[in-house]
Amino acid sequence: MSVLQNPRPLVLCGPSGSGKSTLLKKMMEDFPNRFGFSISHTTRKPRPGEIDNQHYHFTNLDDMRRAIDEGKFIESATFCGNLYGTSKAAVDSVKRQGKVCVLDIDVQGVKQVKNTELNPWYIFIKPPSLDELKTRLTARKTESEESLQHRLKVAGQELEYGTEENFDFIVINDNLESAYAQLKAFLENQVLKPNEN
Ligand SMILES: Nc1ncnc2c1ncn2[C@@H]1O[C@H](COP(=O)(O)OP(=O)(O)OP(=O)(O)O)[C@@H](O)[C@H]1O
Repeated sequence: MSVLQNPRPLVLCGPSGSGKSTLLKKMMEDFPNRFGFSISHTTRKPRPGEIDNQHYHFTNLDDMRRAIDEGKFIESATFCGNLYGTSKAAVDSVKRQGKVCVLDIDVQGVKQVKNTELNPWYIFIKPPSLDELKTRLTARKTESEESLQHRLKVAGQELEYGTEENFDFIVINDNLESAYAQLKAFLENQVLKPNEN
């Protein structure tokens, strides 16, 4: 497949624990150089080893708020008291490399993106059930009990938004291999096809 001119970005959305990172990793391995991540802005301080304009564009609250007001951001959100967001320039920079820019965002982010000119493909990743989501998040051992409960509560609301009306493609991540096969077919037949862009 040839490199695309100005390819449409790809939004991956789904509740925490639905398998976005797992599927993204397989996608990146299968299609090296076809997808790229935009560099986000954040007002949080860099952690040791983090490099400005590489891991994040580090900024301050005043500058970032002003840029958001000026319409320079596609989406932004506050997390633990810090602002995070994706600028239009960051997405354009990935596009200019002929790569499909991947945005791994939550439902709030998707709603914001829908108010922009970005025109991405929208994919929603669904867990087979809320019970299975709980099992996977518990097994991942990355969350405290409080964070787990919060994620499950939000997941219920997000699943209501994960419909065909709001997304171009919905993947039910039951068996990982078959879920990935469905995703891969959609990428090959739609997202990476020159005439679909
Ligand atoms: N089909 C599957 N079957 C069983 N386990 C899975 C499957 N897909 C993913 N997992 C496991 O479920 C857990 C959650 O997956 P992952 O971390 O990819 O979710 P995520 O959507 O990226 O979550 P977050 O939004 O919190 O980053 C991981 O431990 C992963 O290994």
